[in-house]
Parts: sequence; structure tokens; C-alpha cells
Amino acid sequence: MGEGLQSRASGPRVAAIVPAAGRGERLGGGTPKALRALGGRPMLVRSIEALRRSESVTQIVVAAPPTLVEVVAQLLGRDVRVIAGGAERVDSVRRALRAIDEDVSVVLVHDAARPLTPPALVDAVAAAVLAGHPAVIPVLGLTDTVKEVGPDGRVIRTPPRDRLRAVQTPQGFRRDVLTAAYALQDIPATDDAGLVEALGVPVTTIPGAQEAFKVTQPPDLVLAEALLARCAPGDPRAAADPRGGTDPRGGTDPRGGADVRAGSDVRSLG
Ligand SMILES: Nc1ccn([C@@H]2O[C@H](COP(=O)(O)OP(=O)(O)OP(=O)(O)O)[C@@H](O)[C@H]2O)c(=O)n1
Ligand SMILES: C[C@](O)(CO)[C@H](O)COP(=O)(O)O
Repeated sequence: MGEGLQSRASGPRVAAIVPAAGRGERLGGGTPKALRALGGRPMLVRSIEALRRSESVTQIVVAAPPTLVEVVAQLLGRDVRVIAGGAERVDSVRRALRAIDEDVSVVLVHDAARPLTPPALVDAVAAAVLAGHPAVIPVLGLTDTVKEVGPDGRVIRTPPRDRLRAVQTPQGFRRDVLTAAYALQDIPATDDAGLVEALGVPVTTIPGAQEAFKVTQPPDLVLAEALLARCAPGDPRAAADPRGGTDPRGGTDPRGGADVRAGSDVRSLG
């Protein structure tokens, strides 16, 4: 386990922005996706734990659903800054970027929806930026063939698969580069690196991790639950004890348990 965020004062400051304000419409279920339970703990709590257990992250800023800022702040504890997210993911990240400390030089952007991301991947991305790459993204090769398809449903072309990659988070950036990218307006991009590419800044890839997959649709949640169930007892990722939850610091976590819902008292969950 990494040391506490506050005590990592020496060396470069690395902030992690966690966009968590999405509705989770593709997953369904009513509760905002970041607060859906996975192995007895909210998905967002698991994603934050990966950042806390990394060696490199010194500050965490979460963009929460606007009506749940207080609930999420109580859930995550005082070492995490929680702000209201925006209508789209880019709006949430842009707002969070304004909330990071002045002395931060590297910014990671990490989806709340990737709860099983290994802390080592967080550190690998941060290390690559600190080594001098202005923008770094974790990627995996594809197993399916990908086609470009027109609005009429007809195939336009088949890009060579060996040059395609699926992109994960955390994505890491020099702070000035990400700030400049987010100052651009009306750039269609589905990830943060897409905005940086529009600036003309090179983006470097490093190997991603299978476990860092994004929980987007119902089968993803089933897979995540199954992977957690296979974690050895004592592994901080293990499914929470149904009596109250597994605290990665070794105690009982009253924040474990069911999905968090708007208006619920976080302290009573578990
Ligand atoms: N307005 C938004 C939309 C998304 N996100 C966050 O961006 C990440 C990736 O988004 P995605 O997986 O698409 O989540 P949702 O937007 O919740 O999913 P959906 O599109 O199915 O509603 C998630 O952690 C999500 O909470 C955000 O902070 N603010
Ligand atoms: C940022 C991202 O997770 C990289 O793969 C992805 O593009 C987010 O897309 P979503 O549609 O917001 O889930």
C-alpha cells in the first residue's frame, strides 16, 4: 500500500482527476454508475483506492454528480477534493482541472468506471510523464476486427488491426499541456488524449492492463464481480465482508455495502 496522500510532500506533485459524474445509462440500474456497488463497495471507492495505493499520486480531485457532492465527499474522506461535475465528461474534467493545487506538475485523468485498475498502472503512467513524455496513455491490442461503417450500414473500410489499440485510463499529462488542451473549444474527442492530439503534442502509449477495463454495460459488472471473487483474502481488492466491508487499511469499513443513493446517510451504509 502506498503512503498517505498528504505525506507524499517531497518530489513532483501528481494530481489525479476522477470524472465520476456520469449517469451510467448503458449500465442501467438507476443509481449513478460511480456509486453502484461492486463486491460490496461503491465502484468509485475502488477506483480511488487504486490511486491511493499508487506510489505517485499526491492529490485526488473527484467530479461528482452535482446533487451528490456532499454524499461523495463524506464517502471518500477529507483527503479527496470533491467538486460538481458537468453535463459531459469533458465538462467534468475541465472543472476538476481548475480545482487542482497550484504546485501540481503532472495530471492523471482516471475514469471512476475502471474500478479494478492496478496501482502499478497508475505509477507507470505517472513515471512516463515524469520521465519527459508530455502525454501518456495505456493501451491494449484488439482481439476483434474493427470496420468503419457508413450511416447506411455498409462497410467503408477495414483498418489494419495490428495498428489499432483500445485506450484505457489513467491518462497522464504535463499539467501545462492538459490545461492548453482543455482551453480548446468544440473539439470532438472521446478521451483526454484526443484533445492533446488536437494541439499537435505527441501522445506516447504504454502497455495497459486487462483489469483496467471500463464498466460500461451489464456484462462488465458481472465480469468485475467474478474477478473480485477470485481475489485472495487479504488482497485489498477482495470483495467486501457482507457484515460491513473490507477496509484496505485492515479494519472494518462502514462505507462498504450497497449502492449509495441520493440522500442516503453514508455513515449508515454497510
Ligand atoms: N457528465 C459526465 C459523464 C461521464 N463522466 C465520467 O466519465 C467516466 C467515463 O464515462 P462513461 O463510462 O461513459 O460513464 P457514463 O457517462 O456514466 O456512462 P453512460 O454514457 O452509459 O451514461 C465515468 O467515470 C463517468 O462517471 C463524468 O464525470 N461526467
Ligand atoms: C476515456 C475513455 O475511457 C478511454 O477509453 C473513454 O473514451 C470514455 O468513453 P465514454 O463513452 O465516456 O465511456
